[in-house]
Amino acid sequence: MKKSPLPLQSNCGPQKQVIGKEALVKLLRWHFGHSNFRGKQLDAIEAVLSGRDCFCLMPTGGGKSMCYQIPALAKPGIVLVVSPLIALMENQVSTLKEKGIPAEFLSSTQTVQVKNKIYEDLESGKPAVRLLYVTPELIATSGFMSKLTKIHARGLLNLIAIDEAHCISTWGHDFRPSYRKLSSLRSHLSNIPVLALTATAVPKVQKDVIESLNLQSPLVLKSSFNRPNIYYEVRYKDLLDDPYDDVCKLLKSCGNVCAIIYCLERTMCDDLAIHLTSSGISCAAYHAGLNSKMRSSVLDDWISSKTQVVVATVAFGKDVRVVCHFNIPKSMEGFYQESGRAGRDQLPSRSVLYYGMDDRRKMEFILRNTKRNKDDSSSLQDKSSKKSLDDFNQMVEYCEGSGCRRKMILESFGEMVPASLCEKSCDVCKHPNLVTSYLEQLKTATAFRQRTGSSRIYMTSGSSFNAEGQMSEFWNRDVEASGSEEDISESDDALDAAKNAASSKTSAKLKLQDKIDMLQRAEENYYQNKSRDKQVNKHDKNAIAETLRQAGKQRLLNAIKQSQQLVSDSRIDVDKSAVSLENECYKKYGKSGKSFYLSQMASTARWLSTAGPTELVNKLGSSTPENVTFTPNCSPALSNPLVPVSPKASDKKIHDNAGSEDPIRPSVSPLHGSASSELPPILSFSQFINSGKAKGNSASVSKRDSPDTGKKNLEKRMRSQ
Ligand SMILES: Nc1ncnc2c1ncn2[C@@H]1O[C@H](COP(=O)(O)OP(=O)(O)OP(=O)(O)O)[C@@H](O)[C@H]1O
Ligand SMILES: [Mg+2]
Repeated sequence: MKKSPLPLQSNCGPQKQVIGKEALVKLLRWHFGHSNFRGKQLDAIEAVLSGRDCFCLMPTGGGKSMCYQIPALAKPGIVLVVSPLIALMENQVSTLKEKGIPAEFLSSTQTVQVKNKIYEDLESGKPAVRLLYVTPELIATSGFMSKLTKIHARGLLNLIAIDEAHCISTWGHDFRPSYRKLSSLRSHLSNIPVLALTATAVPKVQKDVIESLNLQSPLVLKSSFNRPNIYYEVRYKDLLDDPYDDVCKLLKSCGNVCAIIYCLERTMCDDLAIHLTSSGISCAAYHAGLNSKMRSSVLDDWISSKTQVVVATVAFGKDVRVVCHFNIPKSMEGFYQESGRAGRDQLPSRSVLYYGMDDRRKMEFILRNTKRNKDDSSSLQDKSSKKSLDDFNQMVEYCEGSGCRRKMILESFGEMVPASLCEKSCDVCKHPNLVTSYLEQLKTATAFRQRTGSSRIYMTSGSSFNAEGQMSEFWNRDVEASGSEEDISESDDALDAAKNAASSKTSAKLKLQDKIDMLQRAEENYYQNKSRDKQVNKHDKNAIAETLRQAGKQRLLNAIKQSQQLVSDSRIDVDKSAVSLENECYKKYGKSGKSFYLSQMASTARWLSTAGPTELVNKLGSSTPENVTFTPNCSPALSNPLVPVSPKASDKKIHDNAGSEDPIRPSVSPLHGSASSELPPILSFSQFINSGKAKGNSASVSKRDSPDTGKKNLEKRMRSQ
């Protein structure tokens, strides 16, 4: 039912008004169907309606949005909401529209026509819109600021709400430099109350936010951070036969519920999504490496419950029952925020964190090398790195400690509570003996690994860096989208961290060389261990199951369909192309093991999502003449003459074997000119480093660093597997 707003007062603007509690409750019931305000909601609403600035600290799912949505309905005019994520804005706006509340958002994802319509309404003198959601990046533009100033001059701006305000603070876990520029709002739009909202309870964040936004004697409201409806649990990857399989079982055991799985990196997201799909779970990956169309389609499918599970590196807005962290988060704040996506409707929900020693070491490595700000002095860098490590240690304690998980979370936010508060709603309180036994086993396993020196932490990494300070994913270095505007609103923390680590000016050149050497050694060890393991272990865990291949085909099919929509070219036979592309991946890397195969699949899917129409038709078009070649520009990696291409000799061997074994290989491939239309090449770490060096100094490519050497290394590896 479309409900009209219930304007209680006809005047608007910064005038102070007294709107009674009863009238506000009436608005809450009428528009949202909630019987009463929760926690500190009413205090916040009354404060801003009276013209006072307010800093509101409420847990995730506490109902912060209501603190600016009710004021938007209480008087005519506009409430401006600054929000960091396009997906969250879209989600909130569509929910409000469903309730008949006029709300809009402005972002790079909209068409010019849609944007113009919103601007027309804003300039009409009597705007219909009540809530306008924008990104901090838009506020920073002079064009938008002058529009806002006009609206303000007409007395139509009632309130500025800064959602997820911790993004302003360098102490907040989601720091976004553009949020800093919001201080200009105060100077340009005087007398408009500002409401800052966050679920981050670090005292430094609060101080930083209040100072940065120049809040004037704000009312500071704080609520308890306890989320009684969330059951907290840690699972130990090192004690599980197959963590992927365990996630599948967990999701299946929870029934057909919505879930988010957070991963550290995009490659991990893609790989896990393939595994889950192959196990029959409807699932999609969501990360900043996908183009905006693909992301909206994932979001749409999820909102309409076509997809049950989303595997993401970034925040994803929707109420869910289960939140898994497949890699340990870097801080308790981040973990609390993300796990808090579960049960925002107050119904029983679960948070499951998969803790692995490799992940721990990898994150420690990243944090030790993270650069906070390129202008910071080295002592600041050291402090920042120490702070990150301290924050991370809290997470490690959460996983390795034998105390109540809930108590640990709350105490990390300075809330002292008795363990009895948990009421057996964490694994430690519910199964204390079991958790103790797991922790003992974990200690034994860790000690064993330390003794035998087995570690593959660098190889499980999806990220690496080169001598120039460029950063990319391990296997897919050239297929990442460059910083488009949509990406501004999303960050891939781990990748950023590693990027920062790589570009740190403070780390001496020698130090960087040491790290690169260390990583190369780690890589060599990995391959040596791998071939040794293979000899010892007859049953090759790395073998690619048919179900995995089917899931891969399905994934490529979806990716081609999406791209085909853009191209709308009937010459592309979607089914044949998917089979053929998968076949090509399998032929190249099927014998090299799962990781290679999955990386190639991920790389191919990404190429599909970023390729232009001509490239797609050249590669996939079934009516394309045989002699049309796949231009090197199709895959940026191919266009780089310094990047070694896949070794032909070993390829041939694999191709021949795979070809004869593969019954589903189509007799006529839609991939024309296959000799020239190769898939994005997979680079080994050394090759990647070498190509970076070569790029920076093509004149002095050393013998050791030459692409030829990399090629030989890859061949050697292929043979050893
Ligand atoms: N007074 C209320 N009574 C009942 N439910 C409420 C009330 N206020 C808000 N809610 C519901 O609580 C849920 C969470 O609200 P909201 O999204 O505003 O939380 P939040 O504090 O902004 O969380 P986050 O930190 O995740 O953004 C929503 O489903 C909302 O409808
Ligand atoms: Mg919110």
